[in-house]
Amino acid sequence: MSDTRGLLIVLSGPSGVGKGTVRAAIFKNNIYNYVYSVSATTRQMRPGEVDGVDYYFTSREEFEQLIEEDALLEHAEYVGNYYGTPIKAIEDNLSKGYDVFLEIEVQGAMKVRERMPDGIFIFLAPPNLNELESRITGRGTDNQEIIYERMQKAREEIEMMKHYDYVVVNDEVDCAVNKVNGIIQSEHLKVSRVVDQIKLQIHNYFQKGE
Ligand SMILES: Nc1nc2c(ncn2[C@@H]2O[C@H](COP(=O)(O)OP(=O)(O)O)[C@@H](O)[C@H]2O)c(=O)[nH]1
Ligand SMILES: Nc1ncnc2c1ncn2[C@@H]1O[C@H](COP(=O)(O)OP(=O)(O)O)[C@@H](O)[C@H]1O
Repeated sequence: MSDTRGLLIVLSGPSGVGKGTVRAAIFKNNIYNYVYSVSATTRQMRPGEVDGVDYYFTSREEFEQLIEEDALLEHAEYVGNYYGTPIKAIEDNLSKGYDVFLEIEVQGAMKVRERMPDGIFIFLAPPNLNELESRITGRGTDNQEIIYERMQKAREEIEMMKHYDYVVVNDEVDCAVNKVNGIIQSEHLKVSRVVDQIKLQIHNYFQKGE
């Protein structure tokens, strides 16, 4: 039955647009019980991060082993580190009926789209490029050269928006969260997702009476 399988939701967009912030706000309340897909990465753990919660922190060798074993739905190299989405947890949770939420960058999202075209692809866009630049600068993690590189990359990433199903402008975090939740809940109401279950209910009802 189509509606008992969960939905795969992919949130992506340029660096600094607020993906992590919006995702954290969604998971703070998590009123719809989404399951977060924890990625593997070779980057250094930051203070406050927890292995297995924020990421699975691995060595390059361990990551390459995951690639070899075909354990990743997709992987990408981003600012000198590997990032990848473990496939098993996704399959297990979708088949249990949970909506699985991925927060990944644009290259990875496009690879997921090829392998799982039924997913819902949401592009988080900045209100404008000056605001994107000030968010990257405000984070205080990058020097001028890297900021310039990220802005160049953002230009290419925004070009990729046409391959997504929805665009949400991250002007206010709460507003963006409501829009993302609204998209997911509307997707659940699509006739194509519930039609099989309704047919089965009708079938069972009339069979009882026979
Ligand atoms: N392709 C891909 N990108 C990922 C994955 N996990 C996280 N990312 C993205 O990698 C980028 C860098 O993430 P991170 O190092 O946590 O830094 P920050 O989000 O820029 O603070 C972000 O755009 C994430 O959305 C993954 O499994 N696959
Ligand atoms: N709606 C928003 N309005 C203002 N600042 C925001 C908003 N969303 C995120 N930010 C800020 O922008 C910066 C980048 O956000 P972050 O979530 O790290 O982006 P990403 O995960 O896309 O790289 C952070 O300093 C964050 O606090």
